[in-house]
Amino acid sequence: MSADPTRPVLDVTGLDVHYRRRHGRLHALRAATLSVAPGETVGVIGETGSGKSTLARAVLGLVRPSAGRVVVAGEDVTGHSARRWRALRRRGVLQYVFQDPLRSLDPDLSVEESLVEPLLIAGRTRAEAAARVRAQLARVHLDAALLSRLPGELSGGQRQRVAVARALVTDPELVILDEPVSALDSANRVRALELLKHLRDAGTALLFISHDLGSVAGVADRIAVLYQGEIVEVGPARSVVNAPRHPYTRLLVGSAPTLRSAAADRTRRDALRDLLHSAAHATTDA
Ligand SMILES: Nc1ncnc2c1ncn2[C@@H]1O[C@H](COP(=O)(O)OP(=O)(O)OP(=O)(O)O)[C@@H](O)[C@H]1O
Repeated sequence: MSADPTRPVLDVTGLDVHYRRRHGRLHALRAATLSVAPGETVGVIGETGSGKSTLARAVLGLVRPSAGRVVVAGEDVTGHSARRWRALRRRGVLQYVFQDPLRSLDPDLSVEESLVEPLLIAGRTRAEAAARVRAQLARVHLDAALLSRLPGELSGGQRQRVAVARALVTDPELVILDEPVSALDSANRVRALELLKHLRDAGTALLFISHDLGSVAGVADRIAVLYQGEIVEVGPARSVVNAPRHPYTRLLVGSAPTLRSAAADRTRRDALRDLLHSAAHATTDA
C-alpha cells in the first residue's frame, strides 16, 4: 500500500466524548487533537481513567464523539455508519490490538484461521491468504507449529504475537494498540516491545496507548500525555521524558525512576500533586 508521505495517516481534531451516566454526563475526552504521520509511532500515556481507551474507541468509531473530527488516511470517518466502517476495515487501512488478546481473537478459530480471516475479508483467495500467512509468521517470530492451535492453547505472550500478527497481515497503514503489553510478564513484555520496534522499523504507523511511560518512551517517536480527558502535552519522546513541561508529565517521569537517574524526590512529587490538584479544581466542568 503506497501512502502519501505528506498526509497524516491519522488526524484527530478537537475530539470531545461525553458518556451518559445515571447522574449526569461525564466529559471523558476534551478537545483532543493529535496526528500520526506515515510510519510514525505516537505513544499516548495517562493514568487509569484518563481517557486513553475512549480516544482509541472514538478513533475506531466504537463511540460517537460529541464534537471534533477523525480523518483516517485522508478519509473523514467522523459519523461513519457501521457499514462504512466495515468497508474501511475491509480495505485493511487500519487495524487494532486491544488490551486482552483473548478478546481480539476468536476462541474457536485456530491461529491459522484467525490470520487468514482478515485477508479473506480483504478479498484475497484462500490460497493467496494461506501463503501470505506463512510469509508473515517470521515477521512476528511465530513458530509455524503454532498455526493449528486454538488461542486457549497458547501462552499469553504467544497470544499477543498472534493478535499483533493478525493486525498486520493486511499491511495496514495504521495500527492502534491499546495497552498491548500490560497483561504480559516482564520477559514477554520485552519481547512484545521488540516486536513493536520491529513493526515501526517496517514502516507501519502506530498509535500506542499505555499507562506505562517506560514502555512508551522506548518505542515512540512522539508522546502525547492525557490527563483527565485532556491532552496536556505532546512532543518528541526525548523532550517529554527529559524536559516535561506539564506538572502531570513531570509527576509521571518522576514516578518512573528507570527513565531518569535523578528521579524526583518525594517532596517534589508531593508539590507536583498539590499543583495538579489545584489545576484540576480550576478546570472541572460546572
Ligand atoms: N461506557 C462508559 N460509560 C460511562 N463512563 C465510561 C464508559 N467508558 C469509560 N467511562 C469513563 O470514562 C473515563 C475514561 O475511561 P477510559 O476507559 O477511556 O480510561 P483509560 O485511560 O483507558 O483507563 P484504563 O487505563 O483504566 O483503561 C473514566 O472515568 C471511565 O470510568
